[in-house]
Amino acid sequence: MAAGQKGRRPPVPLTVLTGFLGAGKTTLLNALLIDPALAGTAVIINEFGAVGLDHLLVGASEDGIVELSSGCLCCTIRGQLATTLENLLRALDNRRIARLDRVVVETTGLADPTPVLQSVLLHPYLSLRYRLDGVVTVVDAVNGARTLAAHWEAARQVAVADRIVLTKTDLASDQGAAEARAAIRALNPAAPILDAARGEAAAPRLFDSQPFSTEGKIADVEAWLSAAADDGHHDHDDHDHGHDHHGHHHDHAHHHDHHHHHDVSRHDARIRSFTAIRERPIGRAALEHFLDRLAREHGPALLRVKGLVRIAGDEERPLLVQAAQTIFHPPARLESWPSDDRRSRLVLIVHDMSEAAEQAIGEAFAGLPAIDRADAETLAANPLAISGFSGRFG
Ligand SMILES: Nc1nc2c(ncn2[C@@H]2O[C@H](COP(=O)(O)OP(=O)(O)OP(=O)(O)O)[C@@H](O)[C@H]2O)c(=O)[nH]1
Repeated sequence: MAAGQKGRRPPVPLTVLTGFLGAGKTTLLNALLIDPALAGTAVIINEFGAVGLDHLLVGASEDGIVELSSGCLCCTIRGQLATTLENLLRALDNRRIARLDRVVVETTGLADPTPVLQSVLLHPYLSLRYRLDGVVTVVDAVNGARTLAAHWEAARQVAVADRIVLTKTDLASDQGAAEARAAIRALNPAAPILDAARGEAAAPRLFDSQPFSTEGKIADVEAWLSAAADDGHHDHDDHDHGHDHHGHHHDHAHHHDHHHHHDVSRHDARIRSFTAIRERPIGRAALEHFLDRLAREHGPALLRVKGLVRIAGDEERPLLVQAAQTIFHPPARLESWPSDDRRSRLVLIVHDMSEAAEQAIGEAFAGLPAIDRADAETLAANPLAISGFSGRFG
């Protein structure tokens, strides 16, 4: 490529898509990517959790999607984000990809968005070739008010937003939705709030906003960005931050006791992720019982449950199980397995759950009866099995 040609390319708009666990980021992204106006969009996904599922579930063509899965975007893999963004530019400049009209970076639900923004804004090269188009933050109308009060990451995501997408208004009470809006407004006085269920969150209203700035945002945003900038300067060793970036110290909570536990980086050590895996298929009613019991016994501790389950009698079409805090969404049947791995697996992100409880959940899931019948003995032997049927799948 001729010298100077790179410089003539206009900067690529980059949007950061954030929002707390289970708020509806992937759902929104899937809906947006159908829009032909977004052809030429590259999506970078960062996933938190033991088994990567998100990249399997985003419906776009595979080569447009880059997954960063080895840690949280806001801490341990900041460098990876910069490298990925550089690689995309290189691919464009070398014509390995025909176009790069836009980049969307989807953060994990637990990401502090400020370091992500700074890794682009302060980068000498990336800041020239990308234009930070804005932050789109998804807030779930059912859990929103409580989430924003309880989780500082969620509050920051809203405070820095240029656009806010309110999801699940179809499930929320009027009061719940009003409380979510009030909680959003307290953190972000100006960003438009778009109601996804009413079709307001379409591409033209989300993208090509004014370039990202702190104008009109609460004063804290500026302070967080400068703190994130300072962090960036000594961010070479991913596992040695040791700094305090939001008021209390987070050490890197490594859990060596269970191999399936995952480091949640510098986030609240009370938040942990683990995966329950099962080799054999599961009876649908047994799964039903399991989820019922899970919701009833551990409801408040479950920040996020996501999984693919192989159902006895219909093993080619996995069931996608989803829960976000208090909401257990109706499971969706996928037409085929998204990868060769056909084991049932549930990723759980939990808050303040004892290890004994985590263990019991994992064992119960692994041991659920494979055949759908009233097998009293198996159910009795299963610590999480219950009688009664909720009709959730109805
Ligand atoms: N009823 C309803 N369900 C929704 C809406 N938006 C998302 N959901 C459901 O909420 C669940 C979680 O949505 P996702 O899009 O996976 O959420 P996410 O923010 O990407 O979740 P993370 O895995 O934590 O990143 C899914 O079962 C969606 O179908 C909505 O507006 N209404």
